[in-house]
Amino acid sequence: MEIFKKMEEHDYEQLVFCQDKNSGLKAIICIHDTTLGPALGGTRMWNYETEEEAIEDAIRLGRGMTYKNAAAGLNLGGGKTVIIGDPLKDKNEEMFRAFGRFIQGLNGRYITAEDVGTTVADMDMIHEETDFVTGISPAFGSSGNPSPVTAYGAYIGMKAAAMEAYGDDSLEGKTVAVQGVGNVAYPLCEYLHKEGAKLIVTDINKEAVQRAVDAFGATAVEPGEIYSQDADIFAPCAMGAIINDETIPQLKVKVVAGSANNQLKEERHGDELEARGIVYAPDFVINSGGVINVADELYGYNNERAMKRVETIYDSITRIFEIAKRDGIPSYIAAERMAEERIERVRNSRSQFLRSGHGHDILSRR
Ligand SMILES: NC(=O)C1=CN([C@@H]2O[C@H](COP(=O)(O)OP(=O)(O)OC[C@H]3O[C@@H](n4cnc5c(N)ncnc54)[C@H](O)[C@@H]3O)[C@@H](O)[C@H]2O)C=CC1
Ligand SMILES: CC(C)CC(=O)C(=O)O
Repeated sequence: MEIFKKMEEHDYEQLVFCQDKNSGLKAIICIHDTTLGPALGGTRMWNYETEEEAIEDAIRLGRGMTYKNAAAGLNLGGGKTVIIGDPLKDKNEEMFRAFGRFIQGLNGRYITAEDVGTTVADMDMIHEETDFVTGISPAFGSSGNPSPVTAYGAYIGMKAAAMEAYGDDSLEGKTVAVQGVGNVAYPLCEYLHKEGAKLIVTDINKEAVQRAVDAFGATAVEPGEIYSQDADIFAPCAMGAIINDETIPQLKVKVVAGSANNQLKEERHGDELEARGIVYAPDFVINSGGVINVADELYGYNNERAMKRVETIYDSITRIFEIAKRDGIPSYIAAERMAEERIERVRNSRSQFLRSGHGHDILSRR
């Protein structure tokens, strides 16, 4: 893999490879863009088959965070970490402490949080070594697990997408096919069930499926069957790249709205959804509840303030559909433009000299 060529492609600022033989830590921190502020994004632990796959995931997810944070109006850049390993077998305290020290070494350029495979307890261990971590235990005055808040944002965003598709944002009586019933999707199913939606669920973890069947009367299907269900809405809440050449022709839904990051395998798959008249709620907007919540910790966590901000996801999704219609473009492009324009405006305003007080500028030589 030609790493610098990869980095140039979407102008990534920094890739940091962290290795600690003692604990088995192998982590890749991707800092994509810090125009708006320090890069904030979670740490994913996953059993990647190859190092190339891990690098690809880190950079794709890191860039997604730049867009997510910009679109959410946060003063934060985008980044992400992947740790190579099995989250069920390979975790230990030394690993997260070693990782915390690497984050500390970046001196605030990168701030972490949870993602797939990591928990509040893991963040607490990182916190032993650095303050540049969010989503730590509420006992520290922090916001804790971001997943239920991500779920709430995804629920609100799904309602905005339903409004676009059906002219009514009620989900009562709608059938929602949910892929993956993990930390985000389970509370999402709770909201949907409460509103009277019918649920079809799948997961590679049979216990997770059973929990949803027992709690919400959901219908269980095999993982490969979820795309072709007779449903109104498809909610991808597992891994990325699931909107692709194989799955799109199977979809019977009118709406794709879920929490997974990087849902479109390639951008052209967003065009394909549009061509088929499927309303797509852009992933990095509909799933921004968690990052909005953890980012609030940087101001001294206030749950009420954070939840108010999460509720704006409805308006953001609605605005994206309006821009898409106005400009005749698919919703994923409208969302990207919204984020890129904000980054560009801030970048331009920074062209004016302001002494930072750090480093060696010409005025400190006197
Ligand atoms: N947790 C959060 O606050 C946020 C999560 N996200 C994204 O939402 C998605 C879900 O995140 P979490 O719920 O935290 O993760 P999780 O790991 O708790 O849940 C994911 C679930 O998907 C299942 N799964 C994996 N591959 C599957 C497949 N091929 N078919 C069916 N099920 C499969 C897993 O067994 C697991 O139960 C991820 O893409 C994550 O990056 C995005 C923003 C914030
Ligand atoms: C889990 C969030 C707190 C941050 C993140 O990495 C994301 O939104 O994907």
